[in-house]
Amino acid sequence: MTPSKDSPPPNDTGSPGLVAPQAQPNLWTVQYVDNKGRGVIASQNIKAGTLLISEPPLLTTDVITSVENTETDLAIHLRTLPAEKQRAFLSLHNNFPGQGNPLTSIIRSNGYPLGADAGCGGVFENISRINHGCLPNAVQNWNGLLGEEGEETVYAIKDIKEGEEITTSYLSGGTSKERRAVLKQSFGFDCTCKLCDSDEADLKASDERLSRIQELHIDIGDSETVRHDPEKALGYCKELLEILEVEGIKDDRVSRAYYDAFQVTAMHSDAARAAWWAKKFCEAKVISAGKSCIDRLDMKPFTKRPQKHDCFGAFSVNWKTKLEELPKERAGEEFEKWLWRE
Ligand SMILES: C[S@@+](CC[C@H](N)C(=O)[O-])C[C@H]1O[C@@H](n2cnc3c(N)ncnc32)[C@H](O)[C@@H]1O
Repeated sequence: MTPSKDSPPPNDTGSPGLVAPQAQPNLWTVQYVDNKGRGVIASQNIKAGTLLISEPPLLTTDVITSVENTETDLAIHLRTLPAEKQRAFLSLHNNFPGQGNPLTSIIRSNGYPLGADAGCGGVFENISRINHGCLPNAVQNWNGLLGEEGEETVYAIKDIKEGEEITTSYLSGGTSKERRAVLKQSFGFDCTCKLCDSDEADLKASDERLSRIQELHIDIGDSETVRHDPEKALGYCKELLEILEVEGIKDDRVSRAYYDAFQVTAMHSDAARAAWWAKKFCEAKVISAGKSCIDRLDMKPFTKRPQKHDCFGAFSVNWKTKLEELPKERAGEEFEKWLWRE
């Protein structure tokens, strides 16, 4: 189940044409994991930003013509696949055994949406073996630009030690109680990840941080605050990034916070800081989704010309700066003060 030894070297250039990137061989294996069935385990130390898997779906829900025909449509399409792909599909985990319609149950147990707003899902030979972690060390993303018809990528977002389980999050966040409820209701399992299994005091502290993260997302999304009190909105972004760091969150909640800071500064015509946040956004996306990630390609021009973004100057020119005002020394307390307009 590891990537083939014959795989060509990594080709994650982000160049147009977008040959699907290839993961290095022997980064991981599929093994049995306590209480979770099979899972994906690192076979060596892995650095954050490493591509772990890029693969097309085995089967997508596009083949389903109606709810009543789901099982039949899946069966018809499955028979068109090469024998080893059929075997791979049929060997995937079924979380609803004995509840009828086995192919549908496999899709329900292993399917991921093909993009954030996609109406269609897919199951994957290897990615569908990755278990959920509430504090994941990897992120998966659908990239419609890769390969023939798009591929799902998985990148390490933290340094991962040999023997450690590779996990992604099946959720967008929330407190332990909220996560437990969604995982049970939508995915049918009780989470046994490290965070959920941590002791009561640690879990309580984590829940407090996660509640605050949710509040901050709402506060930052309030356009009246961004319009009339941008200092406050920028302060929320700073607090959000600090809490994400303390909680050890490295997933797309971080790039989302960078994007928020980009918007707050751009809307008040602060080109120097907006360009900085656009750059941070792109760097975070390279780590979680590679150079050819669509969000990163879309945002890249604004690292040099934030003025071209639709939202630039939408609220005021009160913070007007030029790109050259970005301090030469880009670290330390002085820089932080400049960055947060303190
Ligand atoms: C997409 S599959 C993951 C691979 C699966 N473990 C296997 O054996 O092929 C999802 C299923 O794995 C199990 N699982 C995933 N993450 C888990 C977790 N954090 N705690 C407990 N079970 C988990 C659940 O049974 C879930 O329905």
